[in-house]
Amino acid sequence: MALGMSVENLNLWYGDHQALHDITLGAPEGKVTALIGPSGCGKSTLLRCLNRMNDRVQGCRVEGRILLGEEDVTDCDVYSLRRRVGMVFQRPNPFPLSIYDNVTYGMRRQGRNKRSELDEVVERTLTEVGLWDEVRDKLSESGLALSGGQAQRLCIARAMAMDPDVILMDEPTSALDPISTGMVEELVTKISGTHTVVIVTHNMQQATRVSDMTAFFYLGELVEYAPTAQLFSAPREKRTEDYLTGRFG
Ligand SMILES: Nc1ncnc2c1ncn2[C@@H]1O[C@H](COP(=O)(O)OP(=O)(O)OP(=O)(O)O)[C@@H](O)[C@H]1O
Repeated sequence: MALGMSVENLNLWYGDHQALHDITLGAPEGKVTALIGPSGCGKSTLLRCLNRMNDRVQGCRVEGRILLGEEDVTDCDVYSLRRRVGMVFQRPNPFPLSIYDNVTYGMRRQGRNKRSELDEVVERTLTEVGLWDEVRDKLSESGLALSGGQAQRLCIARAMAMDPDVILMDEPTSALDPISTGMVEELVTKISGTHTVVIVTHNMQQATRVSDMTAFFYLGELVEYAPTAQLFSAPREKRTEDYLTGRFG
């Protein structure tokens, strides 16, 4: 079973601006946790903390604990952390390499070059993301030649090839058409169980379709965190209800 993630008393500043205020939240193992809230409330900032993508942001300061299982991510080597906590971005970003090399990129960087192992992972992960039949005859063609939806599934396969515990997704369908969106949503459901997923979404229906838990953020604060069905049907906080009913945001 994949490890879960959690943050404890997390505060984050960009220079003088505090973007996250005392966030405590767990993304349970093998479940999908959705982060929702109006633009600028800190969803992506929190997501980026989980695999230390904010390390590279100048002037960014983080306090509090960020845990993968029981291990503090600040104690991890950042490259091994990103192998265990993969990320899928809003815009599909295949590397300018063949489809095959996109999937095997991380493994090769680890020095895993055995052809039979690479072949097995390519077929297994592309099958898992529903791309194998579409691309099996053109694995040596560029990943850049794929459609947006195919490219996003390739990026998910690339993340899964490293056998991560956690996959972070930052609005992974906002640049996709409805059919591709449906495919990616099905994929999220499929990979949970064996992976822990944390997904940022602006789409409320998407959160209800794919997630087990939902966290609602407002102005850098975690307002409410609950099982998705409960948060959407009977929010405890007035601010959550106002947001869900479209009164702001
Ligand atoms: N690199 C950065 N440098 C300075 N401020 C930043 C940086 N990234 C984000 N911020 C600020 O931090 C706050 C939270 O931004 P963040 O992108 O996490 O919000 P979000 O909820 O993901 O928004 P959106 O839904 O629009 O993507 C905002 O006030 C934003 O302007």
